Formats: sequence, structure tokens, C-alpha cells
Amino acid sequence: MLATLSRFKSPRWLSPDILLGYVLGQEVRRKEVSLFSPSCPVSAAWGRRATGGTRAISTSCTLCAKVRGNPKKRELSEKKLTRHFVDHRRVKLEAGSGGKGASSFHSEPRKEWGGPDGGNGGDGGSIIIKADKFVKSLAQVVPVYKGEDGQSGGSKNCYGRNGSPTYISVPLGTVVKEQGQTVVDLSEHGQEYLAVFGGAGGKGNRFFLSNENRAPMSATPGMTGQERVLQLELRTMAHAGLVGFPNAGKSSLLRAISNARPAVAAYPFTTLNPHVGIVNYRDHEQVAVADIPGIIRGAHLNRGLGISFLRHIERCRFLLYVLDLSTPEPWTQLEHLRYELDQYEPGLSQRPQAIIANKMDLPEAREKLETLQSHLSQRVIPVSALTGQNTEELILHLRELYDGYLNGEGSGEGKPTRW
Ligand SMILES: Nc1nc2c(ncn2[C@@H]2O[C@H](COP(=O)(O)OP(=O)(O)OP(=O)(O)O)[C@@H](O)[C@H]2O)c(=O)[nH]1
Ligand SMILES: [Mg+2]
Repeated sequence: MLATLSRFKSPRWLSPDILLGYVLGQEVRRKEVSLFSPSCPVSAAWGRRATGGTRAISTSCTLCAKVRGNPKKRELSEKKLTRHFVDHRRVKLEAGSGGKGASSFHSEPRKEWGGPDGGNGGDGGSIIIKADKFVKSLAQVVPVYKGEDGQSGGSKNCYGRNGSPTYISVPLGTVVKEQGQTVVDLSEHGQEYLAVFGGAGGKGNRFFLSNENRAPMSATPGMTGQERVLQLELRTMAHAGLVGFPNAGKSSLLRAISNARPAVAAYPFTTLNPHVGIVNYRDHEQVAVADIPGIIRGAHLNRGLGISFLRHIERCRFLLYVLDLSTPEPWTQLEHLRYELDQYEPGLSQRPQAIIANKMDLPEAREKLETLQSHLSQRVIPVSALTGQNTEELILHLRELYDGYLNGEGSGEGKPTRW
């Protein structure tokens, strides 16, 4: 057969050997062979099986690849990996500058004085803040935004391209403030606020052509873009806020009723930033619950984590007071919490609320619950965040509060927010 094939006139690239491979149906097998590596036990075994013991050629097996990870690079800590909710940001906005105008003259064979043909520069890009219902927190907003600059003009009357606008997507209910004064409240999906204007593009020398001056040389540079420092704040952070002393079990409770995963530990001030979890109901209604850092006595005087998290509480429509039944007198906790809230903003502690007695799984809890109930006229919901005991009652009560809020009771300002 080889003799027949060698007689066959073929182009130079089609050698008799390859031709023979095709004839015998071997080409496919050769390609398979090239996938196996001799150094890898898995691929070597496969290679032997596929080739019947022939030596494998190429190494493309991932098991054989060198590990290219940087040994100096440390793993991210859990603290860095935990996503927290951001409801306040300060941003510096710098719009793009305009491109400069060009100064040039038309030149062509036999047309020596073609006249000025320098084009204008493009306008700088503006920065627009846009409300987006799919954005839930200000975590994506960075501290500084710089708009795109306009391009310079060119010869032959070419105008520079305008800088494209930069959009900052923010959640619905974002209030834009400047030096403490409210500038705009973005509450509708798609609502835009043009925060800073881009600088105008410079003029090319063609612009200055007049009867008096037939050959203007001057062209102007573009103007610099507007600059502003703004504060972005979320009007409503969540529907309900978990308010309690450190270690009361707020984060554990949020874990028990929602899919949020805030850190839980047996030391105070584990939570340093608010986390928001969503409680889902069968009718697809969603209630947002925020885990807020612990409050201590004197918080309104900036003790502990200070006023910053009292501000978070202000942005919750109703409050869930979490009391720790492992403490000697849980009822005093409630008094202190209410005092701190009222010192920060009078009447804040009177928002629609629920009182939750946590750590019911502890042996002494039942007795303390009775004493607590005798001190209060309001209903107390006993739960255990650790075991999940009686969390259903809390979830149902949360829904009652939410329905009341949607019906306009205690919604305070503006339209009720649907998460
Ligand atoms: N036995 C018992 N322990 C609980 C319960 N809930 C929380 N704990 C424990 O209490 C400690 C504090 O819980 P956290 O959920 O971190 O408390 P926190 O209120 O979020 O604390 P901060 O973030 O510091 O304000 C942890 O050791 C929890 O395991 C409970 O229902 N029963
Ligand atoms: Mg916590």
C-alpha cells in the first residue's frame, strides 16, 4: 500500500505519511495521543490505554501545570470578606475638562492661503447621580469620581469628541446633601441629578475668522470641569432596626430570621457596620431588617461607637429592641436604650416597635422573662437566636409592623419604601 501511495502525486505539505494516516483512520488517534502527558499519572495511564504503550507527546493536562499562586500574597481575612451595608458616603466629583481648540491652516497644492481650519475641542463629560431600584446600598460608590475629558480639536475643521457622562448609581431614597443642606432626594427609579457640569471645549482658530482678521492664529484651551463635594445618605436604611446593647444577640437574631451572615462572637462590638438582611414572606413581600452596632450608655455623647450608628437607627421605620436575658436586670437595658435614642432625637424611641427577649434557651431565662413582663405593659416576644426557638412569632409580628407601615401609620416622611 505504501508503494501505491508514494506513487501518488501529492502537494509538498501532504506527505505520504499523513496520507497513510488518513487512509487508515489514524489521524484522530494521533490527536488524542497529543493530549496525554507522560509526567502525569492520570494522563499517562490514559495515554497508554489510548496509544497502546506509545510515547505521549504534548503536556496540556492541568494536573501537570505549575502552581503559579504568589506565595507572598496573604489570604483575605474574614473581616474583609464580610460585606456590610453602607448608607452614607462622601464623594468628590470632578467633571471632565473641555478639549483645547486647534490652530491650523488649510494647505493644499496650488492653494497656498487656504484659510484657518482648526476645529473646536469637545466638551468635558458631566457626572450624573442616578437612582436605580436594583442598587441596595452605597457600598459601590467610591470616594472620588473624575469625568471624561473632551478631546482636542484637529486640523481640517475636525471637532474633538465630547467626554461621555459618568453615572453614579445609587439606591432609591438617596438624599444628596452639600454642606449639610439637602440638594435633591432621589426617590423615583431612573431619576437623575446632574451633579457637576463638564467644562466647555476650547475654540479652534477657524472660530475666530472674521472680515477684519482673515488669518487668526489664536485658539482657546478648554475650560476645567466643575468640582463639588457631596454627601450621599440613604433616607431609609431598612424597615426594621435591631437595637440593643453589645452582645445581646442582634447579629445572631438576624442570622436566624434572614439569609444575612453578620459576624457573631462572644465579645462586645463584634458588629462595627450595619448589615441588612431580608425576611421573605410567602406572598413575596420582603422586609429589610438591619443589624446595628451595639449601643452603650452615653452613646449620644459619642461614647462607644458613638453617634454614627444612632444615625442608622434614625433611618429605620420601626425598631426591634433586643434584650439580653443573661444579664441580671434586662428591663434596665430597655430604659437605657430608650434614653439614648431620645437624647439623640426626641421621640425616636417611640417609633413602632417590638420588644424581644433573647437567649430564652438559658436556664434562668424563664424566671427573668416573667419579671420583665411585669415591668412592661407592652408585649414581649421571647426568642432564642441560638436555637431558633419562637422566631416565627417574631417574623409574624414583624409583618404586622410592616403592614401598618405600608398603610401609612408611622411612615413619617414620604412614601413607604418597598425593598
Ligand atoms: N445561649 C444563647 N446565646 C446567644 C443567643 N444569641 C446570641 N448568643 C450569643 O451571644 C454572643 C453575642 O452574640 P452576637 O449575635 O454577636 O451579639 P450582638 O448583639 O450582635 O453583639 P455586637 O455585635 O457586639 O453588638 C455570642 O456568643 C452568641 O453565641 C441565644 O439565643 N442563646
Ligand atoms: Mg453583632
